[in-house]
Amino acid sequence: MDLFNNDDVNVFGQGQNLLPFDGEVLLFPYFFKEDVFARLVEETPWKQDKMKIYGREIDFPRLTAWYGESDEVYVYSGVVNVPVRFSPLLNEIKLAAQQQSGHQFNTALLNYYRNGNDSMGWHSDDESELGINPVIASVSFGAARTFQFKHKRQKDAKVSVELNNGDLLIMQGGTQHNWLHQVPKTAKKPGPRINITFRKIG
Ligand SMILES: O=C(O)CCC(=O)C(=O)O
Ligand SMILES: [Fe+2]
Repeated sequence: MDLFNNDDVNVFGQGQNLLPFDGEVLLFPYFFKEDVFARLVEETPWKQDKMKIYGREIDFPRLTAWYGESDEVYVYSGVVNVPVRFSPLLNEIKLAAQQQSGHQFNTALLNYYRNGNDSMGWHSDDESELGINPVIASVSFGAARTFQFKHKRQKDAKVSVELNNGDLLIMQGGTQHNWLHQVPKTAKKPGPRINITFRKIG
């Protein structure tokens, strides 16, 4: 099956590094040709995670789902995630991301941004389970959203990129160590968007 048309990954070359220094972020625009947004919305067991702030329970501004190959739990933003098994569709997306990045992944975090009020604040994916200088493959489907980086120490170093339906973004090298990233809220009234980050734990 040629769902993602990646028989010839070389047409995408090595990708261009979006970061000026201290990390590597490679963008492969429209890497996934097939629009699987609706299928992903449908098949995913979305969860509304909550955080406690000053004793009050607040909904995360997005829905999430956590996939893994084993029953290992993963603590993310203070939330304990028990993974569900990869679906055939997710597995196919994972294989294409592995082929392009040259790295193996065993977990995936899905984020569902329902509208412009949904977002993810500044953070880096630097949990110790991911190891030093992890390779993380991010795949986006649905509406375009802005994805931003800012350097942890050099405050004027910022990078902003639009992530579109089907884009593959690979973060590697010192990216998580040296940079924060976020998906800011927007008043532009975008449609819904799903992002998948494939990671290797352990
Ligand atoms: O939605 C995105 O593009 C990024 C998601 C992200 O940073 C994460 O899941 O850690
Ligand atoms: Fe992240």
